Amino acid sequence: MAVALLHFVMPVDFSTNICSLEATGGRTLAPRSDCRVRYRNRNRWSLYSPFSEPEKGSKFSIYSSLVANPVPEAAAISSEQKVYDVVLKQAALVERQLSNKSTLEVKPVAFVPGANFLLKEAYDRCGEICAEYAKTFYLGTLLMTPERRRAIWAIYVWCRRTDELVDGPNASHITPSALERWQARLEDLFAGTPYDMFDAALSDTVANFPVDIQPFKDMVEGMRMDLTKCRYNNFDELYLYCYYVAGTVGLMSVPVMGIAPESRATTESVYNAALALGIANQLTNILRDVGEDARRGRVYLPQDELAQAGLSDEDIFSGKVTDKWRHFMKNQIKRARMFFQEAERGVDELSQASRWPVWASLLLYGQILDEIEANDYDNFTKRAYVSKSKKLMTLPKAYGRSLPRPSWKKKELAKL
Ligand SMILES: CC(C)=CCC/C(C)=C/CC/C(C)=C/CC/C(C)=C/[C@@H]1[C@@H](COP(=O)(O)OP(=O)(O)O)[C@]1(C)CC/C=C(\C)CC/C=C(\C)CCC=C(C)C
Ligand SMILES: [Mn+2]
Repeated sequence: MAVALLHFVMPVDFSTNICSLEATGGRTLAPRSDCRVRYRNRNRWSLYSPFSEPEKGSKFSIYSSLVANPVPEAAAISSEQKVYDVVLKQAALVERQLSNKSTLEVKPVAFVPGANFLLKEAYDRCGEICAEYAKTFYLGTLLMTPERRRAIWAIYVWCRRTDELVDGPNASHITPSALERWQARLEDLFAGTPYDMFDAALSDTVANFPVDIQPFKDMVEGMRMDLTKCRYNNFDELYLYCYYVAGTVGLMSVPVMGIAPESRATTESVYNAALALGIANQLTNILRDVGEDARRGRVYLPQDELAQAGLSDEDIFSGKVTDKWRHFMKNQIKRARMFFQEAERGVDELSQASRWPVWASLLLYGQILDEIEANDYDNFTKRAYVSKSKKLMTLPKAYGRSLPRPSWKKKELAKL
């Protein structure tokens, strides 16, 4: 996606709504909220948000994807901007907790006889489920500190259960009111009153790490979307869906995985990378499962891009690999890879012990795209997968990438 970047220095009145700013230099920003203002102070770029006020004398720049890619008038706020607001909120929460170090310490659990034992049982069970569904990832978590590892397992289990509601064996019985109940349970566990042992593990996790409820609610929203929507008019709509079901996972995980103390990257940039990894994974998942989804009457591909390529739903249902399809797929793969690249920039900023599972997940999921190419873009009848031997070869590579980088690389990143 092209992004227009406009630099300028200005006296900013922070009571002004940033959405209504107009840039100098003959170019006018759309007076909508899809513009980001970033400021440079003491050689660090930060994104302006209502949660982070810049010091006087900072230099500003505005950039907006809208200038280059206007979204239809009716959609006043692009999906990217909506999601970005969640990123800012989560990043601000983490920064607030970091500046008030004591709140990051594990809170003492009120003394209830046997409670600690039950909690340990709950976390252990989460670990078993994680090992059963996502073996490679589970192995990676074993490198983390025990507190982080079990917290990630608890998040994993909640995500897996949420996904199972609409993708699992009981999916046909799931109604919007069932999702309402699931969300009410989520709110209860965040308030410290969990319903079952898995909720109790997550309840403990969110009490001990700076995790915001919004990405969790948004994942439930993604499941709601899956109940009612089976076509996506354009990439903006698809982006929002990908955020709901997968980008959210990145935002939930980083507060637990932690940012390296030596990292000079901004908190927002790390959260953006995490979001990008979720989006990349979900786009890849969609491209892998085109045939499978079509058999369920679903097309998770932008309708306008299909039409531009001279394709329609009928071509997908008939499942023939034509040159038009190959050309279309090449572009879709290219976009998914752009999100992977964006994600890569953030992995090294995570705490050392969290990098390996993330690199492993990134490299393994990225290879699914290579396999789609190797199948000559036949994702109608073939399911692209990474063989065991390739997986095994990837793990040491991921480990190598997770080792500390020379300091010059860090300096380059700090400039971003
Ligand atoms: C290290 C790591 C991968 C941590 C994530 C742990 C975690 C909490 C995972 C939950 C995953 C989950 C069960 C999500 C529910 C929705 C869902 C199924 C999404 C799809 C995952 C792939 O699953 P699968 O191949 O099994 O698909 P099917 O169900 O078979 O269709 C998704 C495609 C998305 C998952 C998204 C991620 C793993 C995003 C991970 C991002 C981070 C951990 C942030 C990393 C940080 C930086 C700075 C890059
Ligand atoms: Mn799926």
